[in-house]
Amino acid sequence: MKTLKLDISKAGVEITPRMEERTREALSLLYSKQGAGNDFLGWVTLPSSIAPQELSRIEAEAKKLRECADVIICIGIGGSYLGAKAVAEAMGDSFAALRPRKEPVVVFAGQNLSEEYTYELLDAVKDHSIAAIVISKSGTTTEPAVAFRIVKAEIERRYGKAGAAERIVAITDRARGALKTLADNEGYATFVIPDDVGGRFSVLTPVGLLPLAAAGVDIEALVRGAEEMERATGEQVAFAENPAAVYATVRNALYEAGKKIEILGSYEPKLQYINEWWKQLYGESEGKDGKGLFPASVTLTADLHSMGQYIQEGERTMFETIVSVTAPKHEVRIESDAENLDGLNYLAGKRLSEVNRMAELGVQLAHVDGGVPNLRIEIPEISAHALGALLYFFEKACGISGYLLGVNPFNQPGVEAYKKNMFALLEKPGYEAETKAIRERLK
Ligand SMILES: O=P(O)(O)OC[C@H]1O[C@](O)(CO)[C@@H](O)[C@@H]1O
Repeated sequence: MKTLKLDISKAGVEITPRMEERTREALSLLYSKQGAGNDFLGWVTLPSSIAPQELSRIEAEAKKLRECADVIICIGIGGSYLGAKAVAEAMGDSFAALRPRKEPVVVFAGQNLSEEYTYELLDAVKDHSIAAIVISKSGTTTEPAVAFRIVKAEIERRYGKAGAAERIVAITDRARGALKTLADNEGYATFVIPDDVGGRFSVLTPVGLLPLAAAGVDIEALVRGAEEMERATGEQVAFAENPAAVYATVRNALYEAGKKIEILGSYEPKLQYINEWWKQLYGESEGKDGKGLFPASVTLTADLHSMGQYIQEGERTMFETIVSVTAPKHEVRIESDAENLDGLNYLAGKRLSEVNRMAELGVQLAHVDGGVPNLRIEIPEISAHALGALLYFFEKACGISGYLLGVNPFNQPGVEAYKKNMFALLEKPGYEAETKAIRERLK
């Protein structure tokens, strides 16, 4: 079975030779490195270029962390968090909290500035041994830096400076940034985020791979899946056979036809954080110069009972992309009931996945009838291999799509605006004039 299939039969888009040609040009730019943001294209060949020694080193470091800690606190935000969180959630047990814990757990921090969250984290790990992975490409992002200062202090209190150096791993730039300086000074093990891989494209670097290995995910299978997709979306692959090229073409055609929102959805709640990872990938890559599809998401069928009404009958400015999983790993059947008071005996004997599938098909047709074009991405199962392919598929399509849109998909200048205001409000040294100006505005 193919690792991933794309179905555009309900998208209502006729792909013309001209569209195909433009997409081929956009795809070529990713390989020729002649397009905007060309110093951030390392991710294109990342899966096939990961050295086996690098994977072994990541696995060895993960093993060390797993041996010394019950809880591994993974600190990062945006692209330094979402990839690992997405795969860990997808591969984890939804009800792990109810089961006796046999394995170390990975928890996340530094993705917010919430005092409640941080207090609860510190309180929850009080009676557990802990270790930390701190991730920041720039090494200067406020949220993870603050969280790391707090977690580092806690680790040092418990294990001393030398013990902390055994329990903290930093993943950052090879040479620049406060985190690099700090890690060198403290003697932490470090992994490098390559210069030519931006945060949101970094899931297949140590940024995603170390936390996932620490969480017990088979990272070799993840990388193999991505590598397969790298081949399946290569420059030489025929357009119709390249799902990333087709997806990028269709979503851009829909955008040009007036659709402004793309909703990514899935009928598997375990994939919810894949949506969040995808939102950053596409939002930061395409939302600029006054352009870009707004990436939104739903988890189904839950959100049919909240957003379903709007999707069916609200503004006709959206289309949907559904990530569909062919086969669940486990079986649950609906039983027959002698009294049938709930009237559900017509479902007796069926697997829940059959009901879920009928919901999916029914919703697809209803939404298409309601003016919401539908794309379907089918993966065979929720496995490390299939997720690796899915992640790379979305990355490749994003690079192509950004070039089709005419933006630089590899920068994010807009993210700086809030930081300037926050630093001014917090009276960061060097921001004195901004502090004065913002205070005036808040009077
Ligand atoms: O890894 P860093 O440098 O801490 O950045 C985290 C995230 O912040 C951003 O730079 C946006 O501020 C994202 O692009 C990035 O993924």
